[in-house]
Amino acid sequence: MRVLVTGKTGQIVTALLERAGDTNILPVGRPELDLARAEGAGGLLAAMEPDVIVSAAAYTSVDKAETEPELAQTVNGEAPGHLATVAAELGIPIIHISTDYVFDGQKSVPYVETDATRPLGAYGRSKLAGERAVIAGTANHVILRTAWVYSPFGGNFLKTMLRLASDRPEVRVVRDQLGSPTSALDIADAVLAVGRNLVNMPDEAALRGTFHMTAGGEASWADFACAIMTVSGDMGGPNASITAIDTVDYPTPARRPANSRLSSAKLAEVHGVELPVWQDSLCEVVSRLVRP
Ligand SMILES: NC(=O)C1=CN([C@@H]2O[C@H](COP(=O)(O)OP(=O)(O)OC[C@H]3O[C@@H](n4cnc5c(N)ncnc54)[C@H](OP(=O)(O)O)[C@@H]3O)[C@@H](O)[C@H]2O)C=CC1
Ligand SMILES: Cc1cn([C@H]2C[C@H](O)[C@@H](COP(=O)(O)OP(=O)(O)O[C@H]3O[C@@H](C)C(=O)[C@@H](O)[C@H]3O)O2)c(=O)[nH]c1=O
Repeated sequence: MRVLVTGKTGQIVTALLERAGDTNILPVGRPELDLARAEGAGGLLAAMEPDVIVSAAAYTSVDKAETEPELAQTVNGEAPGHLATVAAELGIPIIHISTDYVFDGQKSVPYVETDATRPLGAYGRSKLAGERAVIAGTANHVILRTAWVYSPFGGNFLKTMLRLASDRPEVRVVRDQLGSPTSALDIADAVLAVGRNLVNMPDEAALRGTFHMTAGGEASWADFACAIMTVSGDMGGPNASITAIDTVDYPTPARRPANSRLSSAKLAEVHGVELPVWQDSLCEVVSRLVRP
């Protein structure tokens, strides 16, 4: 299977390269493919002869998007539509990665795929526009909404916590936003499994559509930070004290959902894909960072 993935340096593309096995991962990103100028990318993508496209690259700076909403909208809202159109022309499926930030977080239980969306910020709005563009571009799509991605690669909350803990005794972290920290390595395994299903069952309509895809279990950002410190401390790495605070005491340019929990039951039922409980994947990532 030849999997064309957008982006070259992102967490998910790097994890896909690591977990590929006998799958051929074909990363394409800047400078050859700039998603701010994705119209006309059809020839480049077609020449790579993919069996499936994974749309993973995105403008992921949640706070910065508040001051660059047009760029976020072009990259996250419009480019996925161009990719979907190319996939349709090539007669292949597209897997598009989206986010929990399409929801407003007001629900008191985990979100399911049919729940109404209402993004709180520019990043979430741009990602929702991208979902809609993919749906408009081809019926042969899977949208995978994930959340709170961490890995040994790129930038993420886990790496920020280890960095902060290495030069201060205390880190203050919000306790009133809930979600499921999800390892990019587990996401890579799941994306490859979904890709195989789509390629092997081209006429199976039930495999297409929108699915939630997060780790099992739930946590607040403060819980996640505490777990990172415990695992890191046990390995001789940084181990700051975590002080749980309220979101009002940690002002940020973008508002974030209080409830980011997603139910991944549909993915398990339809694709037979289930990600591990988040605590089970944490050790591997922390160990790679504190004992490189
Ligand atoms: N990180 C998270 O917590 C979550 C992420 N997601 C979604 O998952 C997907 C992957 O995220 P993740 O791996 O964390 O992303 P990263 O932030 O690690 O990497 C983003 C990637 O997108 C590329 N990119 C950004 N702008 C452009 C552009 N204009 N043209 C081409 N490439 C570009 C970057 O390339 P370059 O190196 O050139 O900058 C980089 O490879 C995204 O769609 C994101 O919205 C969903 C939920 C949670
Ligand atoms: C660094 C830091 C953050 N926080 C808070 C701020 C915020 O509410 C929460 C998470 O912070 P971050 O800014 O690291 O995470 P953020 O960029 O909001 O992460 C999001 O990224 C995008 C791409 C997604 O799609 C989401 O699923 C989600 O993972 O933790 C603290 O309370 N203390 C701290 O020291």
